[in-house]
Amino acid sequence: MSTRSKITYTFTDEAPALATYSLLPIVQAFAASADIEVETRDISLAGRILASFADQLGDKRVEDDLAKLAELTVSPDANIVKLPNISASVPQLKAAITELQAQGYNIPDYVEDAQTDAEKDARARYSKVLGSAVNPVLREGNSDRRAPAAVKAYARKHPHSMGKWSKASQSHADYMRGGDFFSSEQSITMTAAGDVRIEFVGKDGQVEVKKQLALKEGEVLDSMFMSCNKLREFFEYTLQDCKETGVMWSLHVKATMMKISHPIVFGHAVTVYYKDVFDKWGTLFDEIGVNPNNGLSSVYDKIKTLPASQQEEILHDIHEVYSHRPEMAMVDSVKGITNLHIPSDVIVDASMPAMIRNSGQMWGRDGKQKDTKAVMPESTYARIYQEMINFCKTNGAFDPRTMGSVPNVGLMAQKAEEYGSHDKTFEMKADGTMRVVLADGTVLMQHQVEKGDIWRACQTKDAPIRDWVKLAVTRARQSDTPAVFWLDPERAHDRELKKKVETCLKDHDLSGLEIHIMGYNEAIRFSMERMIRGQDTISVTGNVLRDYLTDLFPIMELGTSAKMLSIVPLMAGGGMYETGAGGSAPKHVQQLTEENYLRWDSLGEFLALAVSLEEMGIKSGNAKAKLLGKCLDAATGKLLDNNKSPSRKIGELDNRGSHFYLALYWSQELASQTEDAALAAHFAPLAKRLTESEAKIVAELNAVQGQPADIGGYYRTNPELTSKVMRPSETFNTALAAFA
Ligand SMILES: NC(=O)C1=CN([C@@H]2O[C@H](COP(=O)(O)OP(=O)(O)OC[C@H]3O[C@@H](n4cnc5c(N)ncnc54)[C@H](OP(=O)(O)O)[C@@H]3O)[C@@H](O)[C@H]2O)C=CC1
Ligand SMILES: O=C(O)CCC(=O)C(=O)O
Ligand SMILES: [Mg+2]
Repeated sequence: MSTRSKITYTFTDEAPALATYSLLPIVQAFAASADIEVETRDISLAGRILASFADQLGDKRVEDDLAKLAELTVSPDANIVKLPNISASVPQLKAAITELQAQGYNIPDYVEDAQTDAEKDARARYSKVLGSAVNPVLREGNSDRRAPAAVKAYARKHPHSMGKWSKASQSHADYMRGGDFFSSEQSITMTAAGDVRIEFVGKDGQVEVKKQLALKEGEVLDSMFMSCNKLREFFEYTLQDCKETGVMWSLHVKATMMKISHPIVFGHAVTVYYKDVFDKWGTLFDEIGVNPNNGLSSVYDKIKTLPASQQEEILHDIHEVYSHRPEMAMVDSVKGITNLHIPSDVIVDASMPAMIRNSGQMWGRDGKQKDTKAVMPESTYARIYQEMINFCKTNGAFDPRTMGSVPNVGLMAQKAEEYGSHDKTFEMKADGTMRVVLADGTVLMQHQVEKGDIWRACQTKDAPIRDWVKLAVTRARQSDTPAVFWLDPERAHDRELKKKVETCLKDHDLSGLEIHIMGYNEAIRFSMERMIRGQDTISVTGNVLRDYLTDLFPIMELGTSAKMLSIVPLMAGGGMYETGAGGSAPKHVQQLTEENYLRWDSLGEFLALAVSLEEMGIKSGNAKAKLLGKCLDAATGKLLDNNKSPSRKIGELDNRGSHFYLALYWSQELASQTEDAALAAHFAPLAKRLTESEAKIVAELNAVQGQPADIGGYYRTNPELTSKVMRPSETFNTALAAFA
């Protein structure tokens, strides 16, 4: 056998981290039989915060696991199983800091309005932890996301609920018709490597260099801006329109991933909706440090320092607003949490499909479902949601029993497109010109901007584009499925990409393949027309559409994107296997602590692990690893067939129970296979023991449900307590310990 190989399993946050406490011991025990070590790397929000202050933590210091993982992604040996992690908003960051401080970690506060050098230093370190700080670092490859055949077959046999669509629905997507990033986008392709400067030129002719970039040959560079005035006018128009038509108002942005631009957009929504409050109290709010970009929660938080009577007056004024503004969608109507409370509560990739699946409705203040205007200021991608809404109005809701699939090949490597724009995004402090200038002074692109406008540049490197085209052709060939490049002729960036795609495609054998290039509206209509006829269509898209479509279609097809297989062939030769395409499901944690029930479905982890093992087997010539992967796939199929996934209701099988069944079926598959007799003999006793103890183990697992569970924290739970909660069956634990 080859030398001991390593799978790196990420330790993240919330529900997936809890699930890890139960699943990882099983995986480690099984993998050891193929001489594979499964190591963990902590990329949780808490872990990343602590790593940022390692120099101040003394004996409590932790390693910078994200940095270690980043190094690994550019090594051909990388084999990483990546679970979803928190992309933190400021309120989440602050909550995590408070928790860690209470646990005795000597870390500083996050001071938004940093004054002293120490505060500025802390703020700079925290800014690296904020938002989507993990995925762009690890994604040194493009993505291939799809529903495996067994998962699709399961969804067809056990369809999830789908809300009916009425032709009379008033729900729709609304977006800016001018003044947004889409309408101002400019794009160039570098004909040779070169340095460029991003500059602001003031009305007085003063030039301020904002950023310098060293660009490679063939790199695509875009620039664009959103007008602050037009954005605010747009918000006001949407509110008036809702008021007149009686449709509920909701806002859908991605403040986590677009961590610089979207919180600003969110902040404008807050100050427009609550205009009367901010007009009256704005000066005081500035003094006490209210930041509307952090949502209305910032007002509630900061006014706590004010005298009670003043607090009451402000709260009264907030309530007054509701009497003349349209009804707003609620995140939690019972607790009174609105859509504008916290910028990370409503995240467009998951929130729009959830709304469309739910008859186009969201929940109002009274807890009832209502037709909704989904406000997505940036029109670039918002249009696809309107297309899907139109389609559902015409054809009715999608039918999971018969619908086809839309897998995705996404361009995301090396911080491609908007998702890598954070360090090139600027909120204008004055009127003037933003321009991109070559080292020799040639002006490549420029925009007239006004104070408050949001300007940004995006880079897309040539090598990732070529890799993406190759991945698309490979996927189309392997799945024997038509592939559509979603490139919009109205977008400057997409026109540059189209030229490259057309050239790259010539390098590949396309015989017998159906490959199209279409604008977004045309592409989604084409895919949906095929989908309702049971046909599959691969979407080949840029980074943002990758994110949006891999929630949108899976949520229609499978009920959740957690059931996706999500592979990132790393450009340096390694592999990263992301689990699902969904989030970290905070409400699952709450259910666990309240009633000791975890409904997180680890199917995404099972699928990712199987591919990770298989790839390891192929790359390192480890036949046992390959066999482990094959048997894991078979076990996952059996788990689906026998309906052993977690249910949602207490008293039934939860996440821990589904892990037991995975271990049972996986060991049975390994014991009964005939390719490797030694491996079969190795697993036979475990399979026997688990088979015989099934009823006892399930009873032990289910017996703990119904009581509160103490895991000693939220962002950094206590490992011993969490392990105890997540591994409550003595019989199962003993069987696994005896085997390992
Ligand atoms: N790759 C990554 O690292 C990603 C990280 N995120 C982060 O996750 C957090 C939450 O984001 P968001 O996706 O909007 O919200 P959620 O994580 O809450 O996901 C939305 C809903 O999807 C369902 N769901 C998702 N995964 C599972 C699963 N494995 N098992 C069962 N149900 C599941 C749940 O629905 P129900 O309760 O109705 O069953 C859940 O409430 C944010 O911090 C976000 O930044 C988000 C996307 C990807
Ligand atoms: O990194 C993030 O913030 C979210 C990523 C995401 O939603 C995705 O990859 O689908
Ligand atoms: Mg997503």
